[in-house]
Amino acid sequence: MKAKAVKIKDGVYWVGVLDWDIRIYHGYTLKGTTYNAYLVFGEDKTCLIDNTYPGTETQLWARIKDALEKEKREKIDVIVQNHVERDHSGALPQIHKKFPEAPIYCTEIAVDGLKKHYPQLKNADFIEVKTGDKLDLGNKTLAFVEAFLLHWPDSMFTLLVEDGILFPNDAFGQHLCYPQRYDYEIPEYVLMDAAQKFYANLITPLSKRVLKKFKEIEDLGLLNKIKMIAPSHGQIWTDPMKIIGAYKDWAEGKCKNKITIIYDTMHYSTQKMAHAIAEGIISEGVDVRMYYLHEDERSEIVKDILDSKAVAFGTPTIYDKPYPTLGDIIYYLKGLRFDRTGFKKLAITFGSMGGEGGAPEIIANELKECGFEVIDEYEIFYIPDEKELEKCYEIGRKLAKKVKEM
Ligand SMILES: Cc1cc2nc3c(=O)[nH]c(=O)nc-3n(C[C@H](O)[C@H](O)[C@H](O)COP(=O)(O)O)c2cc1C
Repeated sequence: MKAKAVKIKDGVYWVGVLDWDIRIYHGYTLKGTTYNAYLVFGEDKTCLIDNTYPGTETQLWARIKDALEKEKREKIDVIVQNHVERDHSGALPQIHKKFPEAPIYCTEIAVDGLKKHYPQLKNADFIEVKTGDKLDLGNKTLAFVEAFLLHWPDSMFTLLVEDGILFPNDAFGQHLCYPQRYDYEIPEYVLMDAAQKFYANLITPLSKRVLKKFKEIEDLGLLNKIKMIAPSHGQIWTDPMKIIGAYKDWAEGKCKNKITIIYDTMHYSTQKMAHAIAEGIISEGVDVRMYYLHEDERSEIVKDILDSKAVAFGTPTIYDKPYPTLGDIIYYLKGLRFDRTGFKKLAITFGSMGGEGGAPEIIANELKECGFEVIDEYEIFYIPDEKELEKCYEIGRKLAKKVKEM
């Protein structure tokens, strides 16, 4: 196949893959993504930074060939692997097979991870790097910064010093698949919404580390050298401070006057309660997002929880327990640790029952374990009457008022 490389600076090309068709990735829903790989041409050496998902090698190779032809080069001399995960390393065996002399630069932890993923690379020349290590390509220098647990133990960032391009792999990424490569070429709302979803699902539990990493990069004197951020998914940031600022806000737990309601229902009573609570919130001028778990899924929901000051969870009781879909989102929240963003979110729970009930209380306890401050639980018998719906409205108003005071 034929595919064009995109020159992003003199001697630097995007050679990634457009995956138009992917709809789910480790439980994260998406409508396509890109696997971004980059070729850097120094005077002496050509370096490939990251690669792409298994099975996408044809497209990757077509772009690499195009870039090599444009720069009148024959081969890749060096490979940098910022992260082990398959969407960035899947093409490594094939690339390495073409250029077996090329050493693979990565962190110490990545060496083991890559060998475990790809036993055929057991004899490859791996070069372990640490923060502060540099690689001279001839008039272009790569500086490495370990990024332990951002987002895997093996992760690292690579900075192309002369051009101020940061290749942070998954950090600052977005699951978007556009033919355009830059931030300013697509609608800002789409870009930031995708970046927020990416942060919520992949970075939230690492929020404290994000802030520490920014400080470390600042202390190394590198932060103001970054002129462009070229992540491994989605658009390239030509305005680095925009996404760095957004990451700082999310990591510090800056939230909007916004409440996310999440519920499920069997006979629509809990749904009626959710709608009445929403009306109460709206009456106070606070924003609402509504998710019905029968239709909506966790990776989209947590995007809105990230910048909400409060959540409201609704569930009927079934066999003495909450409706099972609640378990999915609650377990996910337990892992995501929104409490690590440095902001205690408020919560309420509500629901309908026909016997002993108890589901809202169970969810309230789970939310407390996740670090939420639960301020109300409201349970009703079967179908909510007018008085009970009024109470839901008032509960919504009360929560909204608290949110405005935060
Ligand atoms: C299969 C099933 C199991 C139920 N189990 C319980 C139960 O263990 N305890 C209880 O209080 N109500 C139970 N109920 C009653 C529901 O909680 C009640 O119908 C409630 O109004 C449903 O709310 P919804 O309309 O939001 O689905 C059960 C209902 C169904 C259909």
